[in-house]
Parts: sequence; C-alpha cells; structure tokens
Amino acid sequence: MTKVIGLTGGIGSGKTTIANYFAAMGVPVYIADDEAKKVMQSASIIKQIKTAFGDFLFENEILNRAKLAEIVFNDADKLSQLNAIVHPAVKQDFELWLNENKKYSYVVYEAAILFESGRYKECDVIITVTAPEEVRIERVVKRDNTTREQVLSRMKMQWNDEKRISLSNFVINNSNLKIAKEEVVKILKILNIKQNQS
Ligand SMILES: CC(C)(COP(=O)(O)OP(=O)(O)OC[C@H]1O[C@@H](n2cnc3c(N)ncnc32)[C@H](O)[C@@H]1O)[C@@H](O)C(=O)NCCC(=O)NCCS
Ligand SMILES: Nc1ncnc2c1ncn2[C@@H]1O[C@H](COP(=O)(O)OP(=O)(O)OP(=O)(O)O)[C@@H](O)[C@H]1O
Repeated sequence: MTKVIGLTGGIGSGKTTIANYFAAMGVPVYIADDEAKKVMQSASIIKQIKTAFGDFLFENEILNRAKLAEIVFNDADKLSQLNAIVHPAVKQDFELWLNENKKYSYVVYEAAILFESGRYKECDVIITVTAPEEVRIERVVKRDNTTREQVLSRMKMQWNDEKRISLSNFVINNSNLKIAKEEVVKILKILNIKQNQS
C-alpha cells in the first residue's frame, strides 16, 4: 500500500520548495494549498462560502481571496468555519489523487496546517520544514508583496515549530536550500525510496 509522507512547516518555511524537490526526485507530490484553490472554484464550495460569509466576496463568481484572508486570519472562529467548508473537499480530492498514484511506494502530501487539521494522523511519515521566524516573514513579504502584519496574522493561526517537531519523524532545516536538499536525499535513503520509484 502507498505510504503518505506528510510534509509541513509554518508559512514561508519553504515547504513547497522542498516538496518540489521531492517531485524532482520522482516522488509524486500533492500540494494542498494549490488543490484547495481549485476545489474552491466548484459551485458547491462557492455556494457554501457565500452562505457563510456573504456574496460580497465574489465578483462574477470569482472569489476575492484577499478579502476572505482579511476576515479569517483575524478571527479564529471564522477561519474554523472556512476550514470546515474547504477541508473535507480537499480530503476527498486527495483520496482520488492517492488512488491514481497507488503504484508508488511513497507520495508526499504537502500542507501548512497538517497538524492543525488533524490530517497528520493519516500520514505514515511526517516531515517538518523549519526556518527562523524572521526569515520566514521576510520570504513571504517578498514573495507575496504583502505586509509583515499580514504574515504574522497567519502565523498566529498556526502551530509553532516546537509543537510540530514533537510530532515529526524528520525535520528539515531550510535556512540554506543546498543543505535542505541534502537532507531530502538522506530521508529518501532512510526510507529506501529509489529515485523515480514505483
Ligand atoms: C483565506 C484564503 C482564501 C487566502 O488565500 P491566499 O491565496 O491569500 O493564501 P493561500 O491559500 O495561498 O495560503 C498561503 C498560506 O497561508 C497559510 N494558510 C492558508 N490557509 C490556512 C489556514 N486554514 N490556517 C492557517 N494558515 C493558513 C498557509 O501558510 C498557506 O501556505 C485561503 O488561504 C483559504 O481558503 N484557506 C482556507 C483553506 C485552507 O486551509 N487551505 C490550505 C490547504 S487545505
Ligand atoms: N532556503 C531558501 N533560501 C532562500 N529562499 C527560499 C528558500 N526556500 C524557499 N525560499 C523562498 O521563500 C519563499 C517561500 O517558500 P515556499 O513558497 O516554498 O514556502 P511555503 O512554506 O510553501 O510557504 P506558504 O506556507 O506560504 O505556502 C519562496 O519565494 C521561495 O522561493
């Protein structure tokens, strides 16, 4: 049976960068943030978001993500409401994807909130990607052209590294990408995953 590697880390730690390296090494990767974006374009999810948050978030059925972010990352109850709409749909989508990739011995499920959502319980191996908080803030401000305050408001809704690490099998320090990639190679060896495994 295909084993699932849960790959997580706080905002800006470099999870997606590391996940892409797993993909380059031949391990299929599911990026939950990206898939959630697709799932949120379905009529059923749009309807549920409208009911919970209001029509004003949409223009021609297109969700204004920045407006929704402003609401949910400043109100934990609203974020829980949104998570309750989106997460079951992402879970279902992942299960279909996993079924399509069942010839592989391992796949990677990359998600920022692997622990917060409880999904870590369904993973066989858990990897946390870390980087100092200030570095993470700087990376996201630069990547998203956003503000420090906006990054901090997301961070506040996420677990800290100490908690993540306590439940992880491996930790990848991504202060330096070259060293982080070497860590990936080591993990592949430990798990006996051959490049382009199937
Ligand atoms: C509020 C939304 C519309 C903002 O969209 P936006 O394009 O600005 O951000 P994006 O989705 O690309 O996420 C960027 C980062 O924000 C953080 N973040 C996103 N969702 C969450 C969340 N539910 N809890 C904590 N942090 C989160 C993560 O670090 C993530 O990597 C969006 O984040 C969302 O719909 N979130 C709820 C669904 C969800 O949990 N998606 C993540 C994977 S299932
Ligand atoms: N080791 C590194 N050194 C410098 N920049 C990096 C490093 N790793 C990633 N980055 C850059 O930092 C930014 C954040 O990386 P990435 O998008 O992979 O993080 P993430 O953890 O997936 O973030 P989010 O939680 O927002 O999805 C990107 O612009 C990426 O190119």
